[in-house]
Amino acid sequence: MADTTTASATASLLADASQHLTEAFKHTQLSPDAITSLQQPKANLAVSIPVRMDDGSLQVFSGYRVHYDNTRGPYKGGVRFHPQVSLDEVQSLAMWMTFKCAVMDLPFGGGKGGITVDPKALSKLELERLSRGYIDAIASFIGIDLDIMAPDVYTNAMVMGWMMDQYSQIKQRQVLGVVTGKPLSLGGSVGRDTATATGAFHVIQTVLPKLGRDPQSTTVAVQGFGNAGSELAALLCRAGYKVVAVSDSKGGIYAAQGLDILSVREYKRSTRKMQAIYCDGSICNMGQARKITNEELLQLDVDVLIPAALENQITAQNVQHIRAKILFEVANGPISFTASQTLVARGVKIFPDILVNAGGVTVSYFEWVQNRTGWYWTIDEVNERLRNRMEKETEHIWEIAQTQGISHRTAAYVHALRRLGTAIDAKGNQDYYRS
Ligand SMILES: NC(=O)C1=CN([C@@H]2O[C@H](COP(=O)(O)OP(=O)(O)OC[C@H]3O[C@@H](n4cnc5c(N)ncnc54)[C@H](OP(=O)(O)O)[C@@H]3O)[C@@H](O)[C@H]2O)C=CC1
Ligand SMILES: O=C(O)CCC(=O)C(=O)O
Repeated sequence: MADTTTASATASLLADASQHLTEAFKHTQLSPDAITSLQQPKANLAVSIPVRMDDGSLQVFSGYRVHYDNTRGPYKGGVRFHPQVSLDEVQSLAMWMTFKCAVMDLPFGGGKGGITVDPKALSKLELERLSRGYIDAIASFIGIDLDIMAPDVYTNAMVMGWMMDQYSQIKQRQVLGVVTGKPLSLGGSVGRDTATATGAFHVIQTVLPKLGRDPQSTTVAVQGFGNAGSELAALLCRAGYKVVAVSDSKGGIYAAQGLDILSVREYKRSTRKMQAIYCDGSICNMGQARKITNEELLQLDVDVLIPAALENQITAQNVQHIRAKILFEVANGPISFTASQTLVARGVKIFPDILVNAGGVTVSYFEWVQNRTGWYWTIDEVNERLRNRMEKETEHIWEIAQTQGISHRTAAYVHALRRLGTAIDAKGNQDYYRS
């Protein structure tokens, strides 16, 4: 199988991602028509967003919103601000959302959005105008029962608040449930900010004992030190794991005896300038541990490797250098299809994105439910429900992998496809058999 990906290019991400689906399909009873229809999005919206910059000039940004599949409920998925956002990338992310929501048994389909922009180069006011302009452009494509947005890379609760407010202005009424991951003061849910990491932590805590590992004797490297990566590194550190390496976009740090993640987080936070929404500085300048590159981090001889940044970090180009025996995909799509097959053939255990990072969308679902009912939950209620769901679906996937003798990724897709297949059948397959 040709690996069409590289560490930097994402030109054929959807084609690459679809190969996991084709692989899983061999282990299900789903009709070939259903699988064919699940291999591309239902609709793609590409928009131009004109933004008045602080210096008076006009810049036009490209934005996307993809509706992948809504068999099980409204489209659901985050919005990414990044210079490399492309339609292909957003389609892949929307595909993963479809299977992630099915893995977690959430009443949602999959969608995703993005804007091609270097958000760190914009002022806060420019970012607000861009966020509001994006909603103006896609307003007819989203809605509380149609397509619900959330944070992803380089977007956060503040951006979600602007987006919800803009949509509400267009509709001339408060529509809290069109966006999740909002500030608490604007209908956000407690626990959403830490949900992706907390969900991943529950997956890790469920499977590592089955693999004979305990925290104290387990070394971990985490790539990406944002919402997902930094919070997970802190949770792991607190639970007694030895987190020996972490990184951000500019590089990382390594300490064989383990890093004090709370001080790394403090350092990272201290690099946020007044009025800025991003931390400007890199943890690699912290000075208390050996500086390493992102490529070196991926190749460390650790027990557990956690890519928690962007897609296509492990590909045919570097897979032969990967030494970790257990990988948890907190990022979406960090390992290409071929690299994934190579690692599995070598006996490496990979726990896939559509399970591991599903805590975020699970608490987004809780937020949506709270917005719709107007009944807000406590942090204990949110955390307990999140833990129950993460443990339950992890056990299901473990069981499928064991009984069918397939990888955990294929098992996760099989699990999701069974739920999607049941919904497709219940609808009478009209979408899939119409000629
Ligand atoms: N937020 C969420 O709820 C969810 C996120 N995810 C996935 O988790 C991953 C991370 O998202 P999230 O933590 O929210 O994003 P954030 O924007 O909060 O953080 C991104 C982090 O990744 C780092 N980074 C960016 N580019 C690179 C690179 N090339 N190499 C190494 N590190 C890099 C950033 O560095 P710097 O600090 O220098 O900018 C930053 O530390 C993404 O794949 C996302 O889709 C999945 C499910 C839910
Ligand atoms: O919270 C959500 O709705 C989706 C988060 C997201 O974009 C993801 O899980 O990749």
